[in-house]
Formats: sequence, C-alpha cells, structure tokens
Amino acid sequence: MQSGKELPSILITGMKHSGKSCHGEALARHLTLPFTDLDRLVMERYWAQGGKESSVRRLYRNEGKQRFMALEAEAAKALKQDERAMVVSTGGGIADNDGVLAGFHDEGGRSFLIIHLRLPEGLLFARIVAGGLPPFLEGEGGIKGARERFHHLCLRREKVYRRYADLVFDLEDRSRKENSQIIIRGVDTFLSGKKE
Ligand SMILES: Nc1ncnc2c1ncn2[C@@H]1O[C@H](COP(=O)(O)OP(=O)(O)OP(=O)(O)O)[C@@H](O)[C@H]1O
Ligand SMILES: O=C(O)C1=C[C@@H](O)[C@@H](O)[C@H](O)C1
Ligand SMILES: [Mg+2]
Repeated sequence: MQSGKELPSILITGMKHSGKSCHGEALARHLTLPFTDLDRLVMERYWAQGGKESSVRRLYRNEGKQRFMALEAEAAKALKQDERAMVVSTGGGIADNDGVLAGFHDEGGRSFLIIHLRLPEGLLFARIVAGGLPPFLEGEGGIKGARERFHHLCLRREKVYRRYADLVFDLEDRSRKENSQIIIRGVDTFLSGKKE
C-alpha cells in the first residue's frame, strides 16, 4: 500500500444503497485515509445556514430537490478546495446535479479517482424498500410504480456515473466484507499500476 501523501482522493458513486458508504469506509480504513460523505457535508452546510430539518430525507422532502442540489453543489465545491486526500461517498442523486460530477472529474488542480459501484437493479430496489421509500421514488402506483420509476432512474443515472468513472465494480449479492475486499483489491491494483 502507498503512503497517504501519494494517494489521490477517491469519490464513490452509484445508485442508492449500492454500498457507497459501507465500502467507502472500508476502503478509507484500508488506505488510512479520512472518510467523508457528501450527504453529511450537505447537512452540515444546511445547518450552518440555519436549516432546521434533521435528516437528508427530511431536508429533501420539505425544502425540495432544488435546495438540496444547490447545497450539494456548494459542498462539492468546498470539498474540491480541501487539499487532504480522502475517500468520499456521494449521494445517488449527484448524477442529476448538472456539472457536479464533471467538476470532480475534470476541473483543474485536484485529481479525484472516481469509482462507480454497480449492483443488480432488483437487489438495490429490495434494499431500498427494506429501508422505506425515499422521497425521490414516491408517487403514484404503489410499489409497482416506485419500481418502474427506479428502473428509469437507473437507466438514466448509470450512463452518467459511467461517463465519469475511472474504475467500475460490477458487484453481486455477496457479503459486505466480500464486496469490500473486491473493491480494495481493485483499487490497490489500479493505484499500483499508476505508480509504475
Ligand atoms: N452485502 C451488503 N453489502 C452492502 N450493503 C448491504 C449488504 N446487505 C445489506 N446491505 C444494506 O444496504 C444498504 C446500503 O449500504 P450503504 O449505506 O453503504 O449504501 P449507500 O450506497 O451509501 O446508500 P445511500 O445511497 O442511501 O447513501 C444498507 O442499509 C445496508 O445495510
Ligand atoms: O438518489 C437520490 O436522488 C438521493 C439520494 C440521497 O443519498 C440524497 O443524496 C438525496 O436524498 C438524493
Ligand atoms: Mg451512503
């Protein structure tokens, strides 16, 4: 493994519940880098501006998608100015927030290694349902309607994640530990290839 100084910052993208946070934390521990979550930075920014909602879900539902996305763009901008190497998990909606993912990919100065986690759509949806439908899937048609909306969201977002990804992991229904190991090995191989 390489020392913290040589490591790039790593940004993890993927649909809701693809494991961005749990695998991101495992990767950060492995690389001995700090871990942060863009949704968390959005909340901190919102509270610093006097916001009262207590969670991302409530902020998104009660203040609206536009407010959430404006905060997400601000948080991303601040993150890019932070010079420390770190592992960052994103919210799934970053793909819909114009220019934010592109900014991590191409904007001068700091380089982020962008990792995209893919899982079978049905597995993701089952995990989402187990935790309660998020506001961006709510609407008509009950669970069938939500599944349909999720399908279209996957089609649209997967293209965007892929466009900016340096590394794509096609994961299956394995334990968290096994999937984390696959990602850690893949990142180690990618980074050691870059060093040569
Ligand atoms: N084998 C598994 N690997 C990863 N996550 C799993 C697994 N089995 C169940 N889960 C569940 O899937 C959910 C997704 O995990 P995690 O929060 O890391 O994903 P995420 O991509 O960060 O989600 P979000 O987009 O909501 O931030 C968690 O609720 C976790 O308990
Ligand atoms: O997939 C989405 O659209 C979102 C996912 C969450 O992590 C949050 O980033 C927000 O609620 C939007
Ligand atoms: Mg997460």
